[in-house]
Amino acid sequence: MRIDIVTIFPEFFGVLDVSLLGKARQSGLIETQVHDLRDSTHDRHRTVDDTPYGGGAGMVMRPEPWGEALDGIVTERSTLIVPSPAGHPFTQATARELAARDHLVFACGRYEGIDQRVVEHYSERIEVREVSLGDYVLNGGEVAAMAIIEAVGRLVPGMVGNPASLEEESHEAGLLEHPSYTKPAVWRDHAVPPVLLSGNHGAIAAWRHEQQVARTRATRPDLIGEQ
Ligand SMILES: Nc1nc2cc(Br)ccc2s1
Repeated sequence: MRIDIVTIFPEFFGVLDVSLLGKARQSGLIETQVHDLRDSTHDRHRTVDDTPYGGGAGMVMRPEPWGEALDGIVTERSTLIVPSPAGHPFTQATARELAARDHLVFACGRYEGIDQRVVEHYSERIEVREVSLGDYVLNGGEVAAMAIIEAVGRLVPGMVGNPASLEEESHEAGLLEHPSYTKPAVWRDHAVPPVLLSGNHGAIAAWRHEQQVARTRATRPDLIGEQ
């Protein structure tokens, strides 16, 4: 997989060189490249925004720099991802879908967002996904893009040592994950649930599933069609 990121804050993605994605880059599983949107401007002030048509507060990101930057990056095999508070909810299912793609391109907006014609233009040529991480507004798409890159990157085959561990995680089977425990068996008078020490794998599996359902019902009833 290749990941390209376009942003006015390229230094924000320096952290990609460490953590899980650092390993991915070194192993060649995931190539990443960060691009400064201002390199696609040609005025003295390297202007990327302008006032909104129709009036209103804030500034909108100009389409020309985006067009020039993205034309140099996207191909017919690219998926353009635009983090936006108005986007479709990003879920584990979305992460799984994107983990199978060849080329992800992230357009990180700032200000009041990117001129909508950029999405319209590239939607005529490639798959474009406007995605939201939740019902809140950030100052830009960079934090959202980093979260999406991590959620997707860890699902790329070869990225995690034990793929089986992915299957028990929250949202993998539409349920939240069960609680986890490790040594010591008793900590500050809190004992590990006895079934986990029983060696009875059937009983352990049943208990874990019960915990998943109970947790999901209590915390995220929407995930199991309950309100
Ligand atoms: N939740 C989100 N807020 C924002 C704000 C801007 Br500005 C760009 C992208 C996103 S995604």
